[in-house]
Parts: sequence; C-alpha cells; structure tokens
Amino acid sequence: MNFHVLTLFPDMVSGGLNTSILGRAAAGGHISLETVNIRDFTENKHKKVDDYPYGGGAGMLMQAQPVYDAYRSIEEKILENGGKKPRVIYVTPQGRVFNQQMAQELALEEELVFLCGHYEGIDERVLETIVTDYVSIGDYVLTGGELPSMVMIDAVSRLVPGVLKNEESAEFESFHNNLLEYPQYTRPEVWQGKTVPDILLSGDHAKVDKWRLLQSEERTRERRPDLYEAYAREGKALSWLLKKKIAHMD
Ligand SMILES: CN1CCN(C(=O)c2nonc2N)CC1
Repeated sequence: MNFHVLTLFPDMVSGGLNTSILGRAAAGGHISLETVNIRDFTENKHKKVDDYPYGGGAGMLMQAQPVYDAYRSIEEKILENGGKKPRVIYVTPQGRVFNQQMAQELALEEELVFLCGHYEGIDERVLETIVTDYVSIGDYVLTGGELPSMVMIDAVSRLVPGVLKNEESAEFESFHNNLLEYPQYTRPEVWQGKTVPDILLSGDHAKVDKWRLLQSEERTRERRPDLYEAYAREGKALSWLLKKKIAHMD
C-alpha cells in the first residue's frame, strides 16, 4: 500500500506518521508514504495558493491549478509504473463519515491519494475533476485536512497484511463485527485490591473466548447501542443458551 498526501504542510504529515507501527511498517516495505507539497506547483513568484471566494464570504479558498498539477505529478508516476488511476480521498466535513468498514475497504487498494485542504476549502472545479471519495472523520470542524488524513492512514495501515506483528489483533480490535473490544488485564494480578477475572486465569481458551464475546456484547450494548443494534440485526448476538452456559461457569 502506497500512501500519497497532497498537503501544504508535508513535515506535519511525515513527522506525525513515523510512529512505532507505521514507521516500522514503512521500514518493512509493507507501506510507503509520500508527501507532495502543493505549494511547489504554484505558478506565481510569491507561491500563493489561495484567493478570495467569488460571491464573497469569509476566508480564502485554495486555487485549482496548484492542486491539480500536484495531483497529476502523483498520477503520472503511478500510471508510468503500470498502476491504475488511484482513488483520491478529500477529507472534509461534507463527506461520508469514516469507520472501520471503510478502513477495511480502503486497505484493499494498492495506491491511495489524500488531498488536504486548508483555509475555507478548495475550488470546487478541481474537486470535481480529481476527487473520488469525500470522507469526514466526524461532525466537527478542524483547521486543515492533515490530521484527518493521518487518522485515516493510521487506521487503514493497521489492516494492511504484515503491518501488525500479530495480525490477529486487528481481527479482534474494537468494531470488528460491530462489537467493541472486551476489557483487557495484565500484571500485576492484584492492583489496589482489584483482581483479574478468574476466567482469564483459567487457561481454558474456549471459555476465555466465550467470556470475551459476552463482555464485548455487554460493553457494546451499554456504550454504543447503535453498533449493538447492527450487530444484533446480523443475528450474531449470543443465544440465550450460550449465556446460560457461561453463567454456570462462574
Ligand atoms: C478544509 N478543511 C476544513 C476542516 N476539515 C475538517 O473539519 C474535516 N476533515 O475531515 N473530517 C473533518 N471534520 C478538513 C478540511
């Protein structure tokens, strides 16, 4: 998976993503990250990238030409290397809200381009020309597109084969099957008088797995009834019989 980020602040993106998992994954060749500075594609001596919006209004807009030419520099390289035209994700509050399912879908791509806007946004004409996906990371307004892009790159990278040491953990993290992750414990066995649930010390992996599934269901029902409804609708809710059997385990 090759990530390409179109940005006015390349250092912010590359610095923020060279964390343990992503830094190691890039070193291992599982993913690559390229930042392209949109300002390098301006055609005016002051390297100005923004201008006033037609029709008035507060703030400035990023102009189309530098964004388009910066994108084309990426697309040309991908096509020259035999790749297909990449998906271009414009992060914006006007997009589809990002979730784990979308991350799983995007992790199947070979190339992903992220377009980071600033100011009040980008001229609609270049968005219409190059953007394939409009994505929001939540219903709030940020300063620029770099943080949302980094959030998405982190979430997608974790799902690329070889990036996580123990691939299984991606399988059982929160939101898999619409369930939140179960509570986790580690040493010491007693902390401030609080103990670890006995079942986790039993060594019976089948029982531990069933207990964890039940815990995930209860946690999801309490904290995210919206997710639980989707989970239950898919008919994956534990049967009353299984609950009864687990109850007898204690
Ligand atoms: C131009 N710029 C405006 C602010 N912005 C966001 O608030 C945002 N992006 O993705 N989810 C979000 N929420 C990014 C783009």
